[in-house]
Amino acid sequence: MLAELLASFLFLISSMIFILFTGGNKKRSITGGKQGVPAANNTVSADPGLLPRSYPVIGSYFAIYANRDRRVQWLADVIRSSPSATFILHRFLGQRQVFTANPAIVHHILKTHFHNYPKGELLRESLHDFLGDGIFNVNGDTWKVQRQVSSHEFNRRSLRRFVETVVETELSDRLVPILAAAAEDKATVLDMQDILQRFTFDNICKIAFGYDPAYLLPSLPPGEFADAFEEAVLISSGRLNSILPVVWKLKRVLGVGSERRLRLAVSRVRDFARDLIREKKRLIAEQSTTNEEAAVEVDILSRFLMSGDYSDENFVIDIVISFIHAGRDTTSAALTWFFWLVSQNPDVEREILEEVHQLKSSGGGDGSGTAVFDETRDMVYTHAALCESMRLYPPVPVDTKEAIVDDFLPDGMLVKKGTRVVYHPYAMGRLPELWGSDWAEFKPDRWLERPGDASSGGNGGGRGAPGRKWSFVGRDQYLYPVFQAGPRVCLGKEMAFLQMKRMVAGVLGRFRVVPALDKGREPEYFADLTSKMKGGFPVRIEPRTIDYSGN
Ligand code: HEM
Repeated sequence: MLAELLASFLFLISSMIFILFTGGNKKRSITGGKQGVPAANNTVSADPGLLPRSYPVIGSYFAIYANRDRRVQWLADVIRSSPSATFILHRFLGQRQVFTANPAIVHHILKTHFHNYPKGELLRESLHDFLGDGIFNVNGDTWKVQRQVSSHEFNRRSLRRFVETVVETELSDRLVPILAAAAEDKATVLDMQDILQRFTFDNICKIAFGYDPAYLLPSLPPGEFADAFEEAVLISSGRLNSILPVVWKLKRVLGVGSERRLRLAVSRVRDFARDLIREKKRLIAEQSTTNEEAAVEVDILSRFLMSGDYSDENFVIDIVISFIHAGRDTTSAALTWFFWLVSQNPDVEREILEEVHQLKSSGGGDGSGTAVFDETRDMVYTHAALCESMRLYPPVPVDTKEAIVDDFLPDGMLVKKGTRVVYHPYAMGRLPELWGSDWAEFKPDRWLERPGDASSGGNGGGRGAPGRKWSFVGRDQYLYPVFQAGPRVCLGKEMAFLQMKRMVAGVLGRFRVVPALDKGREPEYFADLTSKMKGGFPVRIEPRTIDYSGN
């Protein structure tokens, strides 16, 4: 803490001296886009009112500091004011960082020039103590092999098992009883964000480890593993977003403050994972001698252990931790904002209920048979509503790559080796040029068409069951990179949709989720590595007079 204060103080004094003697540059020029978002020409002047002022040595430190509590929203505002939806943020000591919401540039970095834009050193270093060499934090062959082995966990059979057993059990045995109890007492206020995080944490641990942490229980207990995990994510993301990385590096060397807490949290998470891995190895060995198939459920951990190539226990721990990280806060973030938006849009809620009701009438959605999987996939309207909600509140609001060699972006902007290029799904979902002047409205219809609509041409994002009135129209994934896109597109996308749709049917079919906020107040957005509601999402649960859930 003392070190942090001292460093900040020295830094501030030196900045003032520089500004006094040199003056800030008043206007910044950026390059306009050739395709995609707005501008058609090169080099245009952006709105100087919104572009952060930059000074020698300290760059835009003051603007970054002033907006530190609304970093994501601020960057989105600046991007929106830039003619090519792309601007350069000047950092300390002449470092430049490119921010973009231009689909052509996103396509360039995620697809056509993928090899020049891996995860950069800053990201890797900030997350390495926690994620090690797991899939989320590596490039090249180490990444490719992990992706290949784990992709089997996302085949049709595994997905079916996931929805019909893991999600279904968590829903009916844990979530529904908690909500039902809250619905009986009007005074009960639940933090829906916390509930959803517990729900997805249990789910992802079962998929990754084959282990049930039982984090979603009526008493909402502290979970040793979950809490340590949360602390490690928070402090690691604090590193990543730190204005002066030297501060956390110094604290790490000294082993003080947040860095000390991070070390403790990471060692708790790893010890826990190590015990589970040893237990799993024992089960696999037992299974191979007794030939008992049922002894080991196939989860991601078992796949790696059974492939026989992973003798390094620490590496296996890295792999599993990365998966939990990938699947944990993303789905809960999506659902938290979804329930908020639905509560504000009764027409959308009505359509969802109708869809859930149709499932029930067509014989599915009974929560027990194999129909659940197919019926869940057929929830086209709910699928659209989830896409629309993630357009406005993408669970991963920004994503950073780093150029290996000098490169030109499609709009002609030169990117020097080592420059961080950040694409910004949060800003992209709010660009009128991409979504129209009604971009601020929550309208699932933009993802749908009715059979016979003139502009027919849905690209198969949903299957549109017989008798349903909607079919899904997907968007270009570089215009809507909420799950990233290209070779590193999210592996869990389909799993996430199945989980979310099943949970939406199970919850909204039975209950109304009513925000318990003062009149006129809206939840406050903030982001660590994922989008969150500051202070949680207080709700009251009301029973529905008609049970639409089908159970
Ligand atoms: C709404 C839910 C989800 C969203 C919005 C989402 C989004 C993303 C994004 C943006 C990335 C790229 C991150 C980066 O490289 O910096 C990613 C990667 C990944 N996601 Fe998801 N994700 C979701 C759910 C899941 C789930 C449930 C899993 C299951 C385990 C999962 C597994 C992964 C994995 C393994 C990667 C790394 C892929 C790679 O690097 O090759 N995700 N996801």
